[in-house]
Amino acid sequence: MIFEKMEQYDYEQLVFCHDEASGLKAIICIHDSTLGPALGGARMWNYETEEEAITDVLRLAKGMTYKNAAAGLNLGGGKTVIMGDAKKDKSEAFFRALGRYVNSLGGRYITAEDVNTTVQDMDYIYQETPYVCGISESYGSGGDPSPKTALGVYMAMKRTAKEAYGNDSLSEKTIAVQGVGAVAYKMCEYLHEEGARLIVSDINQEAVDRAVNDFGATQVGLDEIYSVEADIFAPCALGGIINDETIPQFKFKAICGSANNQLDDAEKHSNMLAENNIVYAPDYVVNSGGVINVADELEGYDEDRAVMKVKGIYEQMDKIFTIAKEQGISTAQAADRLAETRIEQMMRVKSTFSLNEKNQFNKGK
Ligand SMILES: NC(=O)c1ccc[n+]([C@@H]2O[C@H](COP(=O)([O-])OP(=O)(O)OC[C@H]3O[C@@H](n4cnc5c(N)ncnc54)[C@H](O)[C@@H]3O)[C@@H](O)[C@H]2O)c1
Repeated sequence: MIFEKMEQYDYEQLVFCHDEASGLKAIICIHDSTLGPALGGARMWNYETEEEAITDVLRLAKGMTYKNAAAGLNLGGGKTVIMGDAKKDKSEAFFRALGRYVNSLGGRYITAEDVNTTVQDMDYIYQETPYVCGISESYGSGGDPSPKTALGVYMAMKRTAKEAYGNDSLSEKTIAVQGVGAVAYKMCEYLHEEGARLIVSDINQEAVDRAVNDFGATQVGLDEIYSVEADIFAPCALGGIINDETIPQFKFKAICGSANNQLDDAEKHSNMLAENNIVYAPDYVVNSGGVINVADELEGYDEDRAVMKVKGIYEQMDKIFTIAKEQGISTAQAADRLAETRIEQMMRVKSTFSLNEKNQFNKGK
């Protein structure tokens, strides 16, 4: 049954990691390493069954292949899921055991923080392997990726505005922001500086108050955010919020936000948005600033270079809108097409023999 699942989307490798002493049970998945070592975070979750964990790691690793490829990174897609309770089961030994398994893959897979794992956990992994990002700044990392994710969302939003409104100025535009957490607060700062008006909703009143005080944002109720009069909707909290119920309420002409998996049903709802003339900026490209920033650590982190690459999201969006128009497909499909085409092209490039095979750990050899 596992090979059947792997055949479905041409997965390369699934590694089961077990360490009796520390209680580690983890699964590492490498989906595709055509572009380079597979990069993707380690997520800790109390999975009810092994099957659930396998399904999740396969899905997430494939998602990273597309995200890394569309972001223009020389990285493949992979992921780790750790089965357990993040509040009870973590220890130094637990993550060092995982680090040894990551190391055993010889650089084919690079891990990082994800849901329920922390910088401290990555530092433990770093004691056992160089193939980890998101470690402490004192070890040379770029620190919290949220501000760079926010910069990427802002750049993507400017290009999205150009698509929907003819120019990329966000001055005088009204942006409806769902969730003003780490990413969206910083995004709102950029928007406020440019002279945009902000409407915000959040389940956390403190987060709302901060946006109201700092940026003069207007607060609306949790369900009201879908139907406010605004130019652009920025979902920055939850997945699945673009669905059969919400789309008919939308008055915006564009959507661009940081949340993962915004479309409840990717194909159906991206087509519905296109039919309603709502420009949709594909989430995994919009929010790729974080992974771009983290990946820069592999070259020896340089903030200026990381910022320059994150700003490149504007050009990636440009390509996506062009593909969508040329091929008559939704922007969500166009993002997938961009990623797939890049992987296919690089596969062909790499079919030519070269003694100077480059990768992040073997430059110039
Ligand atoms: N942090 C990053 O670098 C990064 C990178 C890629 C993607 N993302 C995605 O972007 C989104 C935001 O990430 P973050 O790091 O800012 O997280 P965060 O937890 O700091 O912020 C999320 C905010 O959404 C609010 N929220 C939760 N449920 C809500 C609801 N029903 N309605 C309105 N608000 C609600 C929370 O109270 C919180 O303030 C997430 O979906 C995350 O997966 C983040």
